[in-house]
Formats: sequence, structure tokens, C-alpha cells
Amino acid sequence: MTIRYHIIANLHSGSGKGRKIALDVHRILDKQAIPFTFYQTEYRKHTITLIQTIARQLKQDERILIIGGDGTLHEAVTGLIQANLKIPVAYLPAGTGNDFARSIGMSSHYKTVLKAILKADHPTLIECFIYRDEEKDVKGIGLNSLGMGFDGKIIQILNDKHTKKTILSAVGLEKLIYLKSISSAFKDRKTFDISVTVDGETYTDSDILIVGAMNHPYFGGGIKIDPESQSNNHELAVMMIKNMAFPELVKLLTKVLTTGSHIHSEHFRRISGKEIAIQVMATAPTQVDGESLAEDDYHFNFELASFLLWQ
Ligand SMILES: Nc1ncnc2c1ncn2[C@@H]1O[C@H](COP(=O)(O)OP(=O)(O)OP(=O)(O)O)[C@@H](O)[C@H]1O
Repeated sequence: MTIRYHIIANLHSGSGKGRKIALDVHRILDKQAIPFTFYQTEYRKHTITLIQTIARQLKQDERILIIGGDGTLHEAVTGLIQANLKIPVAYLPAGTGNDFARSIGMSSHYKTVLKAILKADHPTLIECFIYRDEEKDVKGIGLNSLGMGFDGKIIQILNDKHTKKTILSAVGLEKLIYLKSISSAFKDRKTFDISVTVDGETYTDSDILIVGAMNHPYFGGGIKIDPESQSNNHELAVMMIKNMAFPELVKLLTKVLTTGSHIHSEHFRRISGKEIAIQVMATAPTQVDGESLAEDDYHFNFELASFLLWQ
């Protein structure tokens, strides 16, 4: 059976990587006489409505392929879960960070990934999470992580400095993009008290720099911030990092980037489980999958969810 592909591509992802990959996919499919329809995302969140429209009309011999970064895949999965559409998607990573693709061991060569997609005969179940603050009426999905505090601040700074991100990404220094923002985020840091509940047990702490729910180890384009997390292991982890002086932060970051021994630091704490709630007692910059949420004093409940991936 010949399959027709509905390709949703964010041509701006990965500072032009999305455009290059999309053009090449176009060429490869043409060459193999594989039919496809091409849709280009035109604004933020466009992928959510696009995928819902396509998925609702999808025929038996048709599949959806997403080309973009973590943000684009995040929107695609949001669209499907929001509309309760249990339709598998294929995904070609073309972003700056590509932490989701890294977490599930996808090849970094898009031609290899495309080959596997074209041969795939059954989809794989991939775990993600749903976060919800009932009182503030805020709800969404996460593929990688949701973090409040310092990491939320880093993402805010990066989104304000889009040009820098573009330049560093173009020369392949994705990790540096995040690391360069750390000192400015640190200067403006705010710390807060937290209450965390994991599988019925509550922990409180104060002077917290970062608290977040992790679905796998990576943040910021391959920074292995929570090496003990694993994708698809039927649980999430809460990661907490306490406030510290700048020299200690540098030491901790060196460990993050080298041995991973930061997990033994007195500043680092991790608790894993299935049912998680995180409450921050002051407003904090917040990020989900590398995109900012409005700064607020959230009380989030997390639950595991899943989607289907052709790979
Ligand atoms: N035409 C567009 N103009 C502006 N923004 C867009 C457009 N299409 C998509 N977007 C937005 O771009 C954001 C970033 O895209 P994406 O995450 O795919 O790329 P990236 O940031 O380069 O990759 P990564 O998240 O892996 O680092 C998404 O949140 C999406 O809403």
C-alpha cells in the first residue's frame, strides 16, 4: 500500500535547519514517487490547529509527518491529546535543542530517521505528561520537562535574544546558547519555597533555585541535567536545586557537563514517582519543553500520558 504523507513543517526551526530538511524530504519523496501534501506553520501554535484538521480527515492510507524542533512536536502532541485523537505521528527533528529526539535515541541524521519512518509498520507508544493547575485554569502537555525558577529564566532570556540563539546554533554550539544565558539568569535569580508531593508523600523546602518535573535526562540541547531519568519508564522525576553562590554553581555545572556527579551534591535532590504535585510559593519564571509559560505561583499536578510515534 502506498502511503500519502501530510507533512507539517516549521521552516524556522533550528535556525533554518527545518527549511533545509523539509526541502530535502520533498526531493527524496518525489524521487521515490511517495505522495505527500505539504503544510508550512505560519505562526506560534499553528501546528495545534493544523494537526487537528488533518487528523480528523485522515484516511487509512495516510500518515502525518512533523518536521521541526521540540516546540513543534510539543504543539503537534498537544493538538492530538487536546482533541482526544489517538493518531500516530512521524517526527523528523530539525530544531536547535532536539532534546526529545535525543531522549528516545533517535539518530541525529535525518535521512536515517526518514528511512525508518518510511519502513515503519507499527507505531511505538511514547510517554509524555499532562500538567494542570486547576485554580489558574492552566493545562498542557510536556515531552521533556516543566521547570520553574532558574531554568524558566534561562528560557525567557533566550527567547528575548533570538538572534544570538540563531548565530550560535548556526555554528553548532547549541549547548553554549544555554550556558551563555546562565550568568545573566543567575544575576536576576529569585528563590522560593516549595511543596512537592510524590506518590502521596509530601516534602517541603525553601530557598529553591529550580524545581521541575523531568520525563528524561535532557535540558537545553543535550545538557544531561537529570541523568537518572529515563524516557518511557512509567514515571516522572521531580528535580530540585537549592540556591548557591556563583562559584558553587560553576562547580555544579562542570559536574553536569562532565561526570554527572552533581547528583551527589547537597544542592541537588531528586524524587521519582507516578503521581506528582509541585507547588511554588512565589511567582517563578516557568518553561515547558523550552517554551515560556506566564510567570506565576503555580500549583501543578502531573500525570503520565502517551502518544503514538512512527519510527
Ligand atoms: N512561522 C512561524 N513563525 C514564528 N514562529 C513559529 C512559526 N512556526 C512555528 N513557530 C513557533 O516556533 C517555536 C519554536 O519552534 P521549534 O521548537 O520547532 O524550533 P527550535 O526552537 O529551533 O527547536 P528546539 O525547541 O528543539 O530547540 C514553536 O513554539 C512554534 O510555535
